[in-house]
Amino acid sequence: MSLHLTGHSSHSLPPHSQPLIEYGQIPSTDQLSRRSKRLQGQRDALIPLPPPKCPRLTRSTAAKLERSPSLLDDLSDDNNEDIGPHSRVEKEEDPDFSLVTSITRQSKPRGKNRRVEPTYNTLDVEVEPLPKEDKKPAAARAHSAWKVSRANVSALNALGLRDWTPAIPPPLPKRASRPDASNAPPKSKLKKSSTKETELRQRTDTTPLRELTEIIGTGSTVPTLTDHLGISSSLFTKVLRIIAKLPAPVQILKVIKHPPPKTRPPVWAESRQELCETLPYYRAYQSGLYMHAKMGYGYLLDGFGAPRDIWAHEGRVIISHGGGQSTHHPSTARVVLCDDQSSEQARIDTLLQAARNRTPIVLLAGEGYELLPWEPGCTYVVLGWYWVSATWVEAEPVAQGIEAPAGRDYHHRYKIRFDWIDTQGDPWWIDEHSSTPSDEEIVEKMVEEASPDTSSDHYDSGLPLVPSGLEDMLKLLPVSSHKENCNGPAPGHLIVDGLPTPPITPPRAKDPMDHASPSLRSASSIEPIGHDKCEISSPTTATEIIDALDRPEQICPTCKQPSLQIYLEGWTCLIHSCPQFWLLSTCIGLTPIPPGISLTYHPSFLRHMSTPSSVKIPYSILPPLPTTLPGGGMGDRNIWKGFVCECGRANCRYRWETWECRHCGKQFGALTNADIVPPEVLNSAGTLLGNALVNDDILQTEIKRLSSPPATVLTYQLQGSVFLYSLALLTISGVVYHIIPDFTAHSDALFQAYQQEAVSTQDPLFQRRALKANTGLFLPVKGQTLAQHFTLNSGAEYKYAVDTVSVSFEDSPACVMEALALLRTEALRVLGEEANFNEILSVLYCQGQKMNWHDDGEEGLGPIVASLSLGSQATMSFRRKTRRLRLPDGQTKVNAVPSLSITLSHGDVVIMQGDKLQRRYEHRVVPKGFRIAATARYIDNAQ
Ligand SMILES: O=C(O)CCC(=O)C(=O)O
Ligand SMILES: [Fe+2]
Repeated sequence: MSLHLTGHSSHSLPPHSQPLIEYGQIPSTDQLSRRSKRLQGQRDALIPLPPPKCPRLTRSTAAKLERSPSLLDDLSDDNNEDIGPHSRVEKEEDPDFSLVTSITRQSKPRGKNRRVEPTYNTLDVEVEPLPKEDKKPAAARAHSAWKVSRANVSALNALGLRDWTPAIPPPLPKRASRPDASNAPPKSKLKKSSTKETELRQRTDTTPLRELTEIIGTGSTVPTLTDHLGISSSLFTKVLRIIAKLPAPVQILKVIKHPPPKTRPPVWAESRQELCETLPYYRAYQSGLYMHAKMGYGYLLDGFGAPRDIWAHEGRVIISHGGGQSTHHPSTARVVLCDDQSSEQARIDTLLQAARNRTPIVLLAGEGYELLPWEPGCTYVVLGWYWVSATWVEAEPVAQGIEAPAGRDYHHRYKIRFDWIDTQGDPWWIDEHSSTPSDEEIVEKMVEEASPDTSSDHYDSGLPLVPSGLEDMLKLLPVSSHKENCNGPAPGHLIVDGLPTPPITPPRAKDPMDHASPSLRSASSIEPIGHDKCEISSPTTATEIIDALDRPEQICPTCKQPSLQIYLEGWTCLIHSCPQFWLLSTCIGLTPIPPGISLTYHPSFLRHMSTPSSVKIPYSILPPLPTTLPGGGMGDRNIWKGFVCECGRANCRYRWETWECRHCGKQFGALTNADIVPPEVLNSAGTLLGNALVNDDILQTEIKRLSSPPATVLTYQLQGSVFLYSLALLTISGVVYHIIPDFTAHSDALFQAYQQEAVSTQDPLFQRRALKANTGLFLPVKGQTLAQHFTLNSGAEYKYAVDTVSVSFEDSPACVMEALALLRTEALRVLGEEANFNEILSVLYCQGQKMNWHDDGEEGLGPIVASLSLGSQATMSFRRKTRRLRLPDGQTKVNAVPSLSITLSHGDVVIMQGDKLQRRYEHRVVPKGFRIAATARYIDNAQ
């Protein structure tokens, strides 16, 4: 046998763990024998732990393990959860749309088999070269060997076992390559495996002892090294696993999806936008966690699983993971951890606080959530209220190509455990008459997508300082909304300021009795919430976990901190600052956790914990119906964005005049004549000539008076520059005319006529249109995404970023044609020429809506664009597209201030003249309240 020892790491290894033979080097016989001797001497030196408290892996335990293998290995599917309406709407700065720049997700074709080989910065030990027929390059073969975690090796050394190196089993006689001992079925077979299958495939692994005998006895050459779903596993790994009585590596498991539950979800949605626009507790377009000011409101389970995520006890216990610190893997584009997660990070901190304070949190599941045992039948469902019952830290191996933290080959990954809040009764998906799968039924092996290294990318979405409308909405939420089965609080429960109830009972840490309880302290390493050093400051949650779990905790002999036994395979110190962190206590002592060994949760740990009395559901997961809200007039409804129908469908409000369900067609709270808003209600203080603010880009300003009808016209020339070498020549890009009428009677009538028309017609008039490109600044979001404002396009087709349906002039309401006539008249009298407008876009803004930076310069656009303002005032701003300006002296400066900012009042008209204006400048309109604008253009559709 030849011994091929390799070490690869971007970091230099400590002297005691320096490989004798460099990575990729073919070892000489001398080197091999020196190495063998050294290893031989070290082999027995594994530290025996104080009597191992790990469960003895008896035949029956092993058999049990084999019957219920871990559900926890990662499967993930990148999903598309980000938003950013483009062009005129894409850049909108609605806080709900705020985008985080550190996006780490990327859409990818679904259904593609991907295999992620976990790779570690490790000291590799390869026992023997692969059989000849293995076509893998040498480097790949070396990586296929079991990689002993270098950090773990160092940790072992630090623990007193100097110069520990993995024990190498005695040389084995060669034999022909044999099929792998694992029973990974052929891919093709697995691919075809029926999703109806409810049985777990049994592994063919025999009992550990028999397996060991088999391996050693047969003297196999190193068997296939990627025998477990891409998880490397060398002979040495196998031997260690067997002597340490660790279970056989398990297959990556996949949930067998059952049909949707018979009970319909209380709230469900087809797009991320529907969730975010209807649910006060989930407004995160990009993050899995919706949070604000360290309060977590909603947590979405979707793609991007992490190792040991689990859905257990029919969903009453869900273990997920902290998000953040993730990136796309440079070569596989999968999302992997790129840094440690820590309690200082906002998302982690928020979840830790939720655990500490026992604030309930709503869990939602997306169709990409692999562990969901049933088909949701839609894109998202709301599961219900949970409380964070435990958090702890695991070690997640550093993915290949990702920089490892100094001295370690793993990152810290937070695990978060959620328990169902019992006061909701049974979860809605559990129906005694339905075939809700049992925990054991819900898995099947899946080899297509091994991804032990994936991580989540839960990002908050740059939340608004005060989640817009959240508090108002929550205050308004009836305790029990329109459906009793909505998992809301029972009638009579209080809504505490619209926020998850703070704990009522004081933290038990203040209770002197707690200090006397050893089990209290012992609970701390189920993360005592943000305590790197594991002090116990708020042990309430942890204590109860200990009580409830009935699992012995152990005091780590190294850091003297307690950690619960979470995994069936053995106890491990969960204090990530401890050298003994994540080393498994087995019957042969401390053992690094070999890749491919999928730890299993201890059943006792996994038991559903009854809800502490202090955990109260603060409000219904069903928001109120529009009809139950106090009327806010036409423009400022509390829920202009969306509502949840009686059928549970979360709907974006796509019509202005009524809340119409896209699923069942039911309408709610249709507006009537009584809702029509007269302009005087909205008109605020007059302006002084439009309160204009200008910068150097405005070359010239003029004020003119017009008669019949009397009006003031302000003219702004916007600069353009042409550079000839370093010589800047000033030009004019275009002119903006702001026409302020003395009287607004005509506009008053128009404003009311628009509303009148909208409430009286059966056909939807003002609608929110779908964005053509459903892409965010970074990534697309799931489902259709609607622009924010409501529009109505008349005349020529206007092919801008949203899907507009154009109504001919003949079929357009009279108010639209009157607005067009007014704009034609104003253009003629200000410019002295006919503006050949053939299109008019009426835009309705509810309170809080706006049109962000954009230009109107689409193909075939004529040089004149005129718009009429009706209703609330708005600020219209212009800024250069090239914001970095080159100065005549060759320097550059950023043009941060808008070139021109004017206040548009009811009845004002703005005319933009000059096609270069659209090319060089962009504009934005921010209304102060309910407003309608009608903008006329000429569009040559032949172009
Ligand atoms: O709301 C406005 O006044 C102008 C809207 C606008 O810029 C547009 O429709 O392109
Ligand atoms: Fe515009």
